[in-house]
Amino acid sequence: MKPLAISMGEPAGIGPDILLSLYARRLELGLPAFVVFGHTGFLAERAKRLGLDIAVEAVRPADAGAVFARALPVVDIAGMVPDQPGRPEPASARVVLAAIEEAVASVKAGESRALVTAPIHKGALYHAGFGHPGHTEFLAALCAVGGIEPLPVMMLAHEELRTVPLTIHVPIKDVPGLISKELIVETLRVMARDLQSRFGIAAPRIAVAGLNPHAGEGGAIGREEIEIIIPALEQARAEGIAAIGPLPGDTLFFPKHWRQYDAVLAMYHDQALIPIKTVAFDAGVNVTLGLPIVRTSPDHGTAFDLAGTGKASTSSFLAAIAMADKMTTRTA
Ligand SMILES: NC(=O)c1ccc[n+]([C@@H]2O[C@H](COP(=O)([O-])OP(=O)(O)OC[C@H]3O[C@@H](n4cnc5c(N)ncnc54)[C@H](O)[C@@H]3O)[C@@H](O)[C@H]2O)c1
Ligand SMILES: N[C@H](C(=O)O)[C@H](O)COP(=O)(O)O
Repeated sequence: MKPLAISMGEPAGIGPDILLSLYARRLELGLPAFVVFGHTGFLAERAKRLGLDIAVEAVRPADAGAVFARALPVVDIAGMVPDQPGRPEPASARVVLAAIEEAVASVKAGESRALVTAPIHKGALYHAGFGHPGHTEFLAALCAVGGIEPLPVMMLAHEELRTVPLTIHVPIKDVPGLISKELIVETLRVMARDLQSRFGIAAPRIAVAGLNPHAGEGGAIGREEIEIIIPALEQARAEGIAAIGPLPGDTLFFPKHWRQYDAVLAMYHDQALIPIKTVAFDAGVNVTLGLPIVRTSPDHGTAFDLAGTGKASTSSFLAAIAMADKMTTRTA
């Protein structure tokens, strides 16, 4: 079985702590083999800081499986990566991004079977000139074919609760202008297809939230539902997609309601993410739909306040590894 590829993420964050800690518990947890794309020297230093007695070995992706039992396999990315928990170093940004690029290339080349990304710090990368809002958009660019990027769809998932924000890392003031019939229909197409192919749900049912309070109250509290969302749902249903709504966002996530659906399409980042991070922060997984590769990530960020302490929960990262493993074991 080919290994999973894990990109190291922001070295000043908790991502390296968690992947090193999970590796140290690989036998106890029955982890699938993975190869880390990152900086070998830095990872060895952080393991020592955390008191983890593990070997770290530079490898080619093809050798990762043979090494995993005795050492953490690392595809080494040259560069300057100081071990400074909680203090991002702009010079590390190049290694952080190269790790993602090389990990994606490894999955696309068939050397690794899926990508799990450790958290990046967006602000630190923006400061270093990173031109994408986050992994989701960057991965779409890396998966472009003939200059055409796939539509990346961010989903946060835990067991049967799966939520997708239609708009992601944009200011709230820009959200209404970005909501379009075309974007809703295309996002629903990606969700329906990947709920079948990645999650094995034969006939997915997707609930769609309204943008406005009480889903617009029949037009009295905003007209996006009447003018944009309802026509989009009509087109999606005409294409055979079981899309229901627009439903009021404040009651849609009541368990008796969301359990009737396989996923929820919300209109903006926090409308989708607050519910799932409220009920499942420790176990939620960020999975990117719409890409030609499987990509998962923990649902948390770099948590600078915990970096280097060994106190970060490993649960969400472990769930991300398990989801990537499950999604590619079926098709491997
Ligand atoms: N997948 C990703 O790459 C990803 C995901 C979310 C946020 N981020 C980035 O991370 C940076 C910090 O974001 P933030 O502060 O909004 O969110 P965060 O998840 O880093 O931290 C939010 C709170 O949750 C706690 N927390 C986070 N992970 C934890 C864990 N594993 N165990 C215990 N407690 C944990 C933190 O201590 C903090 O109190 C930002 O740059 C953000 O863009 C990246
Ligand atoms: N919005 C995501 C979350 O809060 O979990 C997070 O920023 C990750 O985004 P990318 O996977 O695009 O980095």
